[in-house]
Amino acid sequence: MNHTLRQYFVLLKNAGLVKDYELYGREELAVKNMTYDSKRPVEGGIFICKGQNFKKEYLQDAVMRGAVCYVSENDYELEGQVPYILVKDIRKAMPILGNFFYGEPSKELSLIGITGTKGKTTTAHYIQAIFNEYLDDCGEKGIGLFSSVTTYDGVEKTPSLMTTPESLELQRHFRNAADSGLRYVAMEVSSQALKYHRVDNLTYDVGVFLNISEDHISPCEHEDFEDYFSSKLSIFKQTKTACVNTDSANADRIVKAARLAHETVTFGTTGNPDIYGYNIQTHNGQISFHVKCDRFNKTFRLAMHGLFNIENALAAIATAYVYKIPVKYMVAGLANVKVDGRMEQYTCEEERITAIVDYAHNRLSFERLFDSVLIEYPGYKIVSVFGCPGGKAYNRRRDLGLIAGLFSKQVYLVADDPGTENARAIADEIGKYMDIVGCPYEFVDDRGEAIRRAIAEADENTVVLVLGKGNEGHQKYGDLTYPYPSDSEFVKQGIGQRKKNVRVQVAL
Ligand SMILES: CC(=O)N[C@H]1[C@@H](OP(=O)(O)OP(=O)(O)OC[C@H]2O[C@@H](n3ccc(=O)[nH]c3=O)[C@H](O)[C@@H]2O)O[C@H](CO)[C@@H](O)[C@@H]1O[C@H](C)C(=O)N[C@@H](C)C(=O)N[C@H](CCC(=O)O)C(=O)O
Ligand SMILES: Nc1ncnc2c1ncn2[C@@H]1O[C@H](COP(=O)(O)OP(=O)(O)OP(=O)(O)O)[C@@H](O)[C@H]1O
Repeated sequence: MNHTLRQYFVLLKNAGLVKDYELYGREELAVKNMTYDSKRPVEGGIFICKGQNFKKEYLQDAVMRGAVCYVSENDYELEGQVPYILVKDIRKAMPILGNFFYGEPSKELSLIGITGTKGKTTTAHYIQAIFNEYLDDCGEKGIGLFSSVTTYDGVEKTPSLMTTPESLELQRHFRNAADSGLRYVAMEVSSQALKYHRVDNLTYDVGVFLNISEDHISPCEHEDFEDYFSSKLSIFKQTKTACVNTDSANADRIVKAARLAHETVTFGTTGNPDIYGYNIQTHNGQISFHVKCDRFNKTFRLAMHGLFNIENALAAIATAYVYKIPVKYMVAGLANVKVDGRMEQYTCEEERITAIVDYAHNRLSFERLFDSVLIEYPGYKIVSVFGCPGGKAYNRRRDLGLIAGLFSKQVYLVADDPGTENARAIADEIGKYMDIVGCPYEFVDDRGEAIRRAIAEADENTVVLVLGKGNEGHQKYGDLTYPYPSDSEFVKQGIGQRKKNVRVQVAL
């Protein structure tokens, strides 16, 4: 059923958001569309004006193509009588409008929200794997998944553009999910999503807090660590059961904030958490560990490398525990699931060279990754390929330079979405920190060439770490994003070539 303009107006008024309006007597007009993008269908609909780069011409275009009203913080003083509602905060208005337009779809779903500095995507996929094992056995449709890699809502399965979609997109996906018979959705909740009201008014049956470490501090993200941390903690205001990692830095503060939720389930490998992971082992390249709680004491194996993934697995187990999913489905799900671009491993056994494609690109993930590689590949040298993005998270240049420089025998610095900055200048800045720890490095303009060279020039017993972009198939230069082969493709070529050379040598 289409709601009327009056109903949308009353909704915003009751939320205390309206500062001015003029509906020109069209209160009873039925609203058939809603969008903030003039390139999308807008006929008979409300057009939402928002964003730093918004231009009046987008609104004019939308009106020309049939928008019946606009909601905005600014009066654009259009010619003719175009109804408008002016609001105090457009970002707060958007989730209210979207939720109403799509018929409050999240009420028909059980939502699992995952936040933290690192591990959100992996945990979301782990939860999906466990739920799907279980739901499949129950003859039910699987779980929806909104991760940075994939968005699956029961109707669409698409590569994701953002960690957490804009509120209108979210509501559309929830509607698809509910209408297609999904009952559960696991979704990543970024600090920006919380800060910029993308997830306002949603209730998470489970809210997972993985970890916290400094990141995303820049003029276009968070002003300081406190802003970043507090934004993440605010997930508990909209959570029924909090799942909290007690191994995280600042765990005391996270556990205290989790009191905002109705109940808390803790997980970790130290102290006395509800979901306790212990006896961690790596044998023949496979990670295993035990989990003890009041319902079971069981051995788990992971299909993925990286000891930090145990943290993500415990988060997924804690979530499944809340939903009372039998442990056999947890074991089966985690034993099979891999996540694109995370700890992808390619090996030339003959020369004991392993290349790993991984999405590590901030301090926490670099620390945990190098730590894990030293344990999982004892006696191996490390060669690294990475860069830092332009225009944001500037501290990464120092942090990644120092960490990679300390543990690597050689580093190839490359472009990683330099945007409006110069990739070589970013590399020079990273290099300053590698000088401090005495690591040789070289800037290679072409990322693919650097990856191929790192593999071709590696000695025996080397792990080549290709970091930062995982399976992303693009690079941002200037204001534009261009298609670019993924690191996995370059690594496959490099390892393939290495294997071919070995075969030729053997044949000779
Ligand atoms: C603060 C914030 O939420 N920013 C997001 C927001 O930007 P914005 O509202 O300023 O919009 P804008 O890009 O300036 O565009 C202006 C408006 O004009 C409209 N437009 C544009 C062109 C046109 O022809 N017609 C038209 O109507 C656009 O639809 C848009 O509504 O809306 C844009 C899309 O609607 C997002 O791309 C953008 O994310 C920014 C770029 C971004 O990258 N944010 C990052 C920092 C982010 O949110 N990342 C987190 C992950 C962090 C993590 O890894 O933990 C995330 O959740 O993805
Ligand atoms: N629990 C963890 N703690 C620290 N590092 C982790 C953890 N899990 C994964 N990582 C590292 O972080 C990288 C990204 O993992 P993942 O995509 O799951 O995290 P994310 O929180 O979704 O990241 P982003 O916010 O950048 O999208 C991995 O490739 C790995 O190097």
